[in-house]
Amino acid sequence: MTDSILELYVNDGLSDEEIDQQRATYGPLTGDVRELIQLALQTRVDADDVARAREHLAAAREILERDREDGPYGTRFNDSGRFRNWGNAAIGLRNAIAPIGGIHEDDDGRVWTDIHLGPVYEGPAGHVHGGVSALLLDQILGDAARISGYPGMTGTLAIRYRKRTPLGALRVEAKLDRVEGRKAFVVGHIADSEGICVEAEGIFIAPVWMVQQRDSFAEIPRPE
Ligand SMILES: CCCCCCCC(=O)SCCNC(=O)CCNC(=O)[C@H](O)C(C)(C)COP(=O)(O)OP(=O)(O)OC[C@H]1O[C@@H](n2cnc3c(N)ncnc32)[C@H](O)[C@@H]1OP(=O)(O)O
Repeated sequence: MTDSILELYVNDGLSDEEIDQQRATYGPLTGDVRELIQLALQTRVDADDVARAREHLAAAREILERDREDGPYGTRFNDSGRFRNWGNAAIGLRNAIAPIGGIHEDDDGRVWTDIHLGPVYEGPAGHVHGGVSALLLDQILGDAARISGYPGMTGTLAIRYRKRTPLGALRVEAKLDRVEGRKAFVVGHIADSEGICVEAEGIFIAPVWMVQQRDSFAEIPRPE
């Protein structure tokens, strides 16, 4: 198990320029697919137009499949220490279902993101799916642990849904509360314009292999 996850941490030897080039090439593709996901839900065009659109999509798929990888993206890095987890389900640059565009960190260790959740994240009518809230909190609480110097895997994520979370503009934020051995305790929440909708406490545990990896870096790597 330990070995299998480490196999997905790969130095792919790309230069910084090549990484920037990939970002410029594939980032907009992800944006297009994200819009398509929403359009698939919202379009009202008739069956003929849907059939025509699907022909175009089939043509696009045929081009994109000419050269593709198998399996997960994993975590890739290069010699200058740039880390990419572009497949990450919450924040990955190349993942069209990832709702988070980027995170901010304050000097006091608070981590936050402002996001806009569209209708594809719906659970209860007009409101955010509870599992999507958990996805957001897992990511932002985990980032708060990492940015504070204690990266770890989620051991426990306790969530309290205080009130329904509307689709639309939301802020997700988190902060390290305390550390006990390999365990980092992090608290956070999701808020709409009227206040907190969801609260969470997470325990992020650094497995032994991660502590050993961490010791080989001057600072905690920041994925991009
Ligand atoms: C940097 C890349 C990470 C990105 C993460 C992004 C966020 C994620 O989605 S992670 C995915 C979801 N999480 C997982 O898949 C984790 C799966 N679980 C595991 O890998 C392991 O069980 C793991 C790492 C959590 C703990 O394993 P291990 O290091 O062997 O723990 P172990 O030695 O038994 O216990 C260490 C301490 O943690 C406590 N502990 C163990 N498991 C848990 C848990 N699930 N919850 C709370 N505490 C726990 C133990 O009681 C012990 O406490 P103490 O030191 O006080 O006695």
